[in-house]
Amino acid sequence: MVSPMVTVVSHPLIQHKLSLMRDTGTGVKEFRELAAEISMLLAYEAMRDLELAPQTLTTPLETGEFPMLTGKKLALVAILRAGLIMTDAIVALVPAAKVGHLGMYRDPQTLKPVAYYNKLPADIAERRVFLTDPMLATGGSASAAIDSLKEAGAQSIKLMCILSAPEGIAVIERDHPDVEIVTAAIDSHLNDHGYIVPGLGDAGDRIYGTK
Ligand SMILES: O=P(O)(O)OC[C@H]1O[C@H](OP(=O)(O)OP(=O)(O)O)[C@H](O)[C@@H]1O
Ligand SMILES: O=c1cc[nH]c(=O)[nH]1
Ligand SMILES: [Mg+2]
Repeated sequence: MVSPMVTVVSHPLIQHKLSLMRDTGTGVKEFRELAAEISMLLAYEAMRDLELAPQTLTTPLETGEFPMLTGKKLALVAILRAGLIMTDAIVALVPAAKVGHLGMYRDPQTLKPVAYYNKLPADIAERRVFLTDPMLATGGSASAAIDSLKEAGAQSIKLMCILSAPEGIAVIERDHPDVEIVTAAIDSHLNDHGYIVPGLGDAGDRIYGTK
């Protein structure tokens, strides 16, 4: 059973687009577009609990109270490289959000994350953080990224991934039980090289055409 901290967004539009992303026949341009579209649809679900408050506005017909976003401001944080495609898409929905970057690559031998860059909004402690990475495989990269966010003071963190492995979800639940995960699908398992099966391959390479 999927834990209550994990939301799988099984909307048909997302599932269709994800299947296209998996296909080896999908080229760089379409892969990027699909990743961006799925990211926006995932954000719709991940941001379902944003607070609203009534605000007095005047339409061309009358003055009234209408719901507007309120409460904590937002931060979108990308795990580089691949997470960038997600924050770039989501920021169109929430243009006032600040954007942070955590550079991290997974060592192909050890499968451990190597951090190489950290630039976060100075007021991240006061913001709701949406951390993005298309792939949650062993969970090492996301767990280390959440460590960095917490060290910087972040208190409210949701992890948004396009595709997750059960192994990665278990690591986040163990290391960061307070962090909700929003994902489009949970695949079967990891192979011996730490790749998600059936998966979609190396997300960064497919987004940036580096292989
Ligand atoms: O859950 P994990 O086992 O840590 O693996 C997932 C990580 O691997 C990929 O990044 P990669 O290391 O390929 O870097 P890139 O985005 O620069 O391609 C992916 O975007 C995640 O960050
Ligand atoms: O399947 C995987 C695992 C890690 N990183 C990826 O991009 N894909
Ligand atoms: Mg990669």
